[in-house]
Amino acid sequence: MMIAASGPSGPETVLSVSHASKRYGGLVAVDDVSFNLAKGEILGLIGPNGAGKTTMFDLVAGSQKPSSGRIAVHGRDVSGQSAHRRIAHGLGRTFQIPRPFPQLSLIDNVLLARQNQTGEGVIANFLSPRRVAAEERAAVEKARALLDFVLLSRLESEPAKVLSGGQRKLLELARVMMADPAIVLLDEPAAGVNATLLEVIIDRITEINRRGISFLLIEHNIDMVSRLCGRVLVMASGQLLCEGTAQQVATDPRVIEAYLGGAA
Ligand SMILES: Nc1ncnc2c1ncn2[C@@H]1O[C@H](COP(=O)(O)OP(=O)(O)OP(=O)(O)O)[C@@H](O)[C@H]1O
Repeated sequence: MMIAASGPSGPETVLSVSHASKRYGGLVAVDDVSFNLAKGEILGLIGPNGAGKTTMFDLVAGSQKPSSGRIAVHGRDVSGQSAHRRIAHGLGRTFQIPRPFPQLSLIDNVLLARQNQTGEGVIANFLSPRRVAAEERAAVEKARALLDFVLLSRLESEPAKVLSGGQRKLLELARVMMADPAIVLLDEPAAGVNATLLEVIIDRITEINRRGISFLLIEHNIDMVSRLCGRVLVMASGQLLCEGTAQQVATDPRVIEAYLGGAA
């Protein structure tokens, strides 16, 4: 079922959030938020600390259930689905603080992020070992290509614990791409990243987006937001305060007031 919400709508809408709210006891972390994400768009989500951005991600990804409201992916209501099922429907997510398996190699970390491999089931393994072996080879090849894409291939066999903060963000990007998402939720990809790796991350996101993948981007680095996002949503105190280009919202008095503590 298609759900009406603000922002661009129609057949090109890949994600639709409609009147989503999340209450924790007396606190309303997300308060009646509606927006659409269009195919191929990189939509920014900014706001002061505690505005409700990460909670909004939790509702979209399915790691938290909304108190009310609906989330639709490609027009299909996914509100009742688990986070795992939403990944299978093309919804990927990265975290503010990536937590790769520290002892596992980079390639194994990426391989663990794949979806629906036949070899998961013992019976499938018994029935078609050749198919499982071929899938395994294809998965390793794909994981290698993704590590190459994020410029980490020379560290393929190293344990993830050797990576810097910025490299962990790049590994996280490779991991999320392993599941072939149509939509990626990026939670502060610039946080704790040095200037050089930040350029790499911006470039890689741009390249993935060029392939038609849509992004919802939480980021405090306004320079990154203005370079990547055509449209930016601003949240404050759980509500959607306004939307516009990065430049429009950065100079909006309501946004300035929210960041100064007036509305937050
Ligand atoms: N599990 C929870 N239980 C209770 N309160 C929560 C929970 N998760 C978030 N909150 C509260 O909800 C509000 C919104 O938090 P949230 O982390 O979504 O904000 P944010 O905009 O992502 O902030 P930041 O930019 O600092 O990451 C805050 O007041 C936070 O303390």
